[in-house]
Amino acid sequence: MTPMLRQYVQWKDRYPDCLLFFRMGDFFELFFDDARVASSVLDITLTARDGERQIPMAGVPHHAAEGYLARLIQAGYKVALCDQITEPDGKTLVERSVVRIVTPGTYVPEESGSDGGLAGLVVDGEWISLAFLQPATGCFEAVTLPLDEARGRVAAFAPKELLVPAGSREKALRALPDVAPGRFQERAREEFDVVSGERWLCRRLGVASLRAFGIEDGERATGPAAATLRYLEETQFGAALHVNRLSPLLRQAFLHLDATTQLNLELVDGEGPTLFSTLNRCRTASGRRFLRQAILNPLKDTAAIGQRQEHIGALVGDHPLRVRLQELLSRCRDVERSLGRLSLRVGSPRDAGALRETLLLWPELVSLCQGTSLEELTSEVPDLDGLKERLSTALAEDPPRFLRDGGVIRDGFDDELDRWRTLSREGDAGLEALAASERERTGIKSLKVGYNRVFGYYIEVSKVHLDRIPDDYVRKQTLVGAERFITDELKRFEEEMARAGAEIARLEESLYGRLLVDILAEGRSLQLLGEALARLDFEAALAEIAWEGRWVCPEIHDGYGLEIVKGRHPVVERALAEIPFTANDVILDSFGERIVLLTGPNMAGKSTYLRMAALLMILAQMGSFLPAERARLGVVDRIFTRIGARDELARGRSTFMVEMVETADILHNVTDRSLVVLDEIGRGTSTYDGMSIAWAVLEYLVQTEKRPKVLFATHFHELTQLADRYPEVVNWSMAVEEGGEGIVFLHQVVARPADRSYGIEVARLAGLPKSVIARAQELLDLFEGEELLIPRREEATPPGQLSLFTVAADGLVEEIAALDPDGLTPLQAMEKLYELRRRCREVRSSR
Ligand SMILES: Nc1ncnc2c1ncn2[C@@H]1O[C@H](COP(=O)(O)OP(=O)(O)OP(=O)(O)O)[C@@H](O)[C@H]1O
Repeated sequence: MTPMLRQYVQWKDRYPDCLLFFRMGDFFELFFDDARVASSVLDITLTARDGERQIPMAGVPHHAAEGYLARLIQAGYKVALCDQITEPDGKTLVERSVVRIVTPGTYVPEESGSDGGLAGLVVDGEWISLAFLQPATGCFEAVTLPLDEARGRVAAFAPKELLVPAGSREKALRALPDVAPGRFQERAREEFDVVSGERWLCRRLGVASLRAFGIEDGERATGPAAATLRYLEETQFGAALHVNRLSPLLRQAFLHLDATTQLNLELVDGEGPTLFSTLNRCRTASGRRFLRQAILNPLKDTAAIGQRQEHIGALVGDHPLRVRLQELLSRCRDVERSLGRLSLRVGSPRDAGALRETLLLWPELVSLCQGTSLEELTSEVPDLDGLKERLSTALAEDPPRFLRDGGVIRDGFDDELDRWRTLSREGDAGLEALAASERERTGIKSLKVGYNRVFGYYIEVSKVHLDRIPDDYVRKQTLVGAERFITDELKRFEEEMARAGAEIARLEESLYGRLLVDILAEGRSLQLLGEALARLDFEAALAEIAWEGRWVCPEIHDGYGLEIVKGRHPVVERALAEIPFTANDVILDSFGERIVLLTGPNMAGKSTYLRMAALLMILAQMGSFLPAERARLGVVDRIFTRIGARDELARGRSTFMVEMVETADILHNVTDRSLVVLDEIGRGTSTYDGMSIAWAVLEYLVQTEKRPKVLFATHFHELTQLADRYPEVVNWSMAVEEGGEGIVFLHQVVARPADRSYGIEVARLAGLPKSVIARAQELLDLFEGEELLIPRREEATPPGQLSLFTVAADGLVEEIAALDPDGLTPLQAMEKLYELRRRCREVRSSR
């Protein structure tokens, strides 16, 4: 094994869980298994280092490493960057050292979009102590939560890596079954210790007690918080200075949306359009981050909601102000990320340039907001004029991507640098003069003076003129048609140039280093600037949507009633585009009619209505305006949803199991202030089981001491009787019109139960073969005629007696459902019919 490979193996042994990027000149090389992985993930050629092809090797160009890194991180790998730390001299082995570890959770790439996110957690019975750390922005939060709430938080933060104490991976997996198992990382148990963690955090964040940030002494989440910050600093090989505070994650402040609800309502992630994609008129990446978090964490405090409403109102009311504000924002850069990248030492001079650009725009933004309610946001940002001045005078107009490319510091900023630069620039002219004088001296007109990276400066003379060269020319290199020489004068010139180059690089590095210190010294102020920009961008985006769609400002209060008049679904309305969306009311009151039982055929718009109600509630508590005629809403503390059928076969749960688990969660956790949205409970099982469950669930929601507001869509008509029994329950339905051609959906909610199911009409609309429709109609008439399966309203069985629907009846339903009429001869069909009738009669007589 060569000394270099030995060096490689030594480093690889220290970082066995990482792919080792080993710097060799202009390339990062990977060897052995790492090379195989990189070759397949990155689709790069797998070569071999040695003659016998025993050592697989793959490489990526150093200057393009970022792009390759991003793809490996995306695929879930960790990468250790082993760089050259001494200059190659061609004789001794270059020293190398791992300078950075890039992991999915700590990654902060040049472009936003695939930023990492770290979580640390300790599961303790029914509780989880959690810390979230956003490496790009330095946002660092901790909290201890009950399991179900923690799941919602983890889903909202969507960490790329979760750190857990050694030996507790399985426990964490069970507690957070929605997280991909590969994201968990075990770390030493001591790192999660609360007492030493708290002490370490205090030292690190420069406070006597974490109470300075509102964190109680002995808060269990300080253990995972310390482990998380340590991990970030360990992988980055230095202090992450932009992480300068640990905030308590205030549970009480936000409307809680559990992980299922976040998915069900397609808030930020989904295949089609989401609430996020609909609202996203943000002009900056930080605005988009703010919007995402605002959707997942709607507020509960009416004053805080009111403040956002006021700002949005100011921007809706003053169109030119909003347009100008957004125009300025679109030129602002991502201050939080640039600061984060510079703090983590992965930033480039361009990040410093981004800060300058934004600082230069800021005064205009401030004066634009002056005299409006938005002033309260801009006035929270400390004065950053000093830094702006410094960046303007020191940093070059168009800074390069890497410090080593040179040209980072502006001309005129530093006398010494200017002197060397002048010398270097004059060198070009001097070189030309030297060439001219040599041409004159030798009489060789084609004589050239040039430079290359390997041989340095040279005088080039073509072979035909070699007899004319002077004695002091020393041969340096032979080419096909020419020879290259050096002279004492040229050598002196070369040394001078090399010195100038080295001095320029040294000075630039030191001046840029000082500039970085100045930037990081203003870290907190820059974060406040970033936060203000994000918030302004978010509010302007919501104002733009509100202005465009003529949305209205809802009245938010601390009472228990919800009243939305002529509300529209913000996402579906846009998707429908040409077709007008039918507006509907939502009226619920914890102390009045608080349970709406919604019936109507499939496709009539039940799901859309339920989702609309939930989304409008979220919008309202985000501080947004609403697509409605008017609204008066009492704040809700949780929105529960049980919507749609999601199979989780991978987790060994059937659709019905998922449905029941989610329903159980709802029934256990509802409060007076909850909004519960249930769509087709019991759909996933046989008719009678399903109906019985739906009935019992609804009764529970009526009778529970808590008084949640409930929207309950069902196709079990039998349930509509409950409205006669309980004053809390009202029957609403989706109106349909029956015409000659079949039914027409009006998508209008009306205050009466649906007359019947219309299932067959919907099947006809869907284009089922005519013969099947006709047969279905026949069977339906038969069943209704026999009064067997669908009890009439007045005959419906009271809830306690639903078990009377016998197993035999259930079996019959299944059998009929499984019938394949097309596979029967007419005779067989007749026989089957008689048999079914006989068995139905038996069932009836047994009731
Ligand atoms: N208020 C409305 N205005 C206009 N179109 C609507 C409205 N509500 C629903 N729609 C349209 O009707 C389609 C069906 O709506 P939705 O899925 O809500 O029906 P559903 O009653 O829940 O049906 P299913 O029971 O089959 O799930 C939607 O995709 C949408 O295009």
